[in-house]
Amino acid sequence: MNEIKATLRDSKTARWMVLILVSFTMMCAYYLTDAMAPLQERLQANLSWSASDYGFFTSGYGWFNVFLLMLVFSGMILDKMGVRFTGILSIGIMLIGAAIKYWAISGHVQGMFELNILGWQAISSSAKSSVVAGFGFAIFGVGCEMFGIAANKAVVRWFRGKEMALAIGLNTSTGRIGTALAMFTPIPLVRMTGDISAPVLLALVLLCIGMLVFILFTVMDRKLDKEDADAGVAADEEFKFADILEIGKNRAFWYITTLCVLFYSAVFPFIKYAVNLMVQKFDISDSFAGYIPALLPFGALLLTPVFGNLFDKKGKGATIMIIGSILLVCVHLLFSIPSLNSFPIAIGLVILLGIAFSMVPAAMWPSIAKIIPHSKLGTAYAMTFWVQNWGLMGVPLLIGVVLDKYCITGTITKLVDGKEQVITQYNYMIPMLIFAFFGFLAIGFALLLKAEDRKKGYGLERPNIKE
Ligand SMILES: N[C@@H](Cc1c[nH]cn1)C(=O)NCC(=O)O
Repeated sequence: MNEIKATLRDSKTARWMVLILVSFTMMCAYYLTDAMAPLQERLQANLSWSASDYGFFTSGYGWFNVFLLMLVFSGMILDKMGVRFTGILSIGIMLIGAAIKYWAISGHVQGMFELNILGWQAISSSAKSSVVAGFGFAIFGVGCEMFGIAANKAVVRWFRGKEMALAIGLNTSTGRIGTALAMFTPIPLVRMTGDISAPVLLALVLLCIGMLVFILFTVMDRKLDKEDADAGVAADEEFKFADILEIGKNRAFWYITTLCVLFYSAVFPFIKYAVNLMVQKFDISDSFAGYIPALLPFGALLLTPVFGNLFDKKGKGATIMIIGSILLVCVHLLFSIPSLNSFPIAIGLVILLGIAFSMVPAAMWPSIAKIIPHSKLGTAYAMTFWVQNWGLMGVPLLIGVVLDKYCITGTITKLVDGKEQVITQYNYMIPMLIFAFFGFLAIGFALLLKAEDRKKGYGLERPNIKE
């Protein structure tokens, strides 16, 4: 009988060390993603952005991923070059994008931008700084998504057959710490420095530290490669175009991917407007407003590993996704009711949304690893992220335009950071109904996934841990 040699992967300490290193960088990336979300009102007042400009800038995250198919290329690079190369490359790209974004909002870009084609105004007049910041965010988005798929693949590589869903859940949770920090640190930072771009600068410094931490991971991962080679473990197959076709033929994959774009379209774009919603609908003071949406990623950060662990030990992956989607619809419908505008309701709904935001990701990402072979996982995650990016790009823009067109209720003048500013007021009912509609469709796809799993026997309802 062949003796199976233990590798670094079999050491609990090494596995969890790897998770800490990868997750720290993830946290820095997520902080950068949302660091400008609490500044919506200030961006509108200080840089003359409209809600549409803010939506346009926010949608920038997905431009290159979607239209230049950068996510598909990222998946190919990942499956061809491996997690170490792809991880470092992605952090470099994030740094370049974030530096452009910082430059755009730190007063270097002034004036308005219009794109006229043969006398037809193709882009309505927008603040130039929002266009340049959007361009930087588009580059950042390429790196951030590339890092996301590389991190997922790295975690699966180290935790396959062990605590896989728990580890993916913890990795996502650490990302949520970044999102939570991004909800409540930017406003105090702007107040302290008097500079609206200070949070982006801090995020840039954090990401440089993230780069150093990731380099430590590459040292451990290289060692594992060597051990695997010595132990005769076959290296992953290289990327082939046929992989895309093969993954594309898997109906369960499309159900998960469609569920993903619908669910995340009702969460991440919500986060971008949540601080403003708290100020304007729930009348929460600007300095405190960020703490409420921060409960969402904070709750998710605690509960994602709980649901990941539940999935590992008890299964029920598809059922967890159905319940999470139902919860999402209930929350957004309740948010849409104008008379429900008290402080405890805001807190309660955000906590419930945090629970939904733990359930679906905790079951969704490991489920992809259960239906797609490991060698094609990078490409599969990239394809899912690509579809998801249509939502991350389109929905914030849609919400910004809807706010400007249908939801303005007036303006008020108030003191912001010691200056009198004219602040546009919005009624958030229609945006919340739009989010609820996405959630409603997500329930349908979660149900289809459960039926497909029953038919094909992928084991989504069965535990992941092999005893
Ligand atoms: N594709 C990412 C999107 C994202 C948001 N913030 C940073 N990246 C994603 O879905 N990641 C997994 C997750 O559940 O956050």
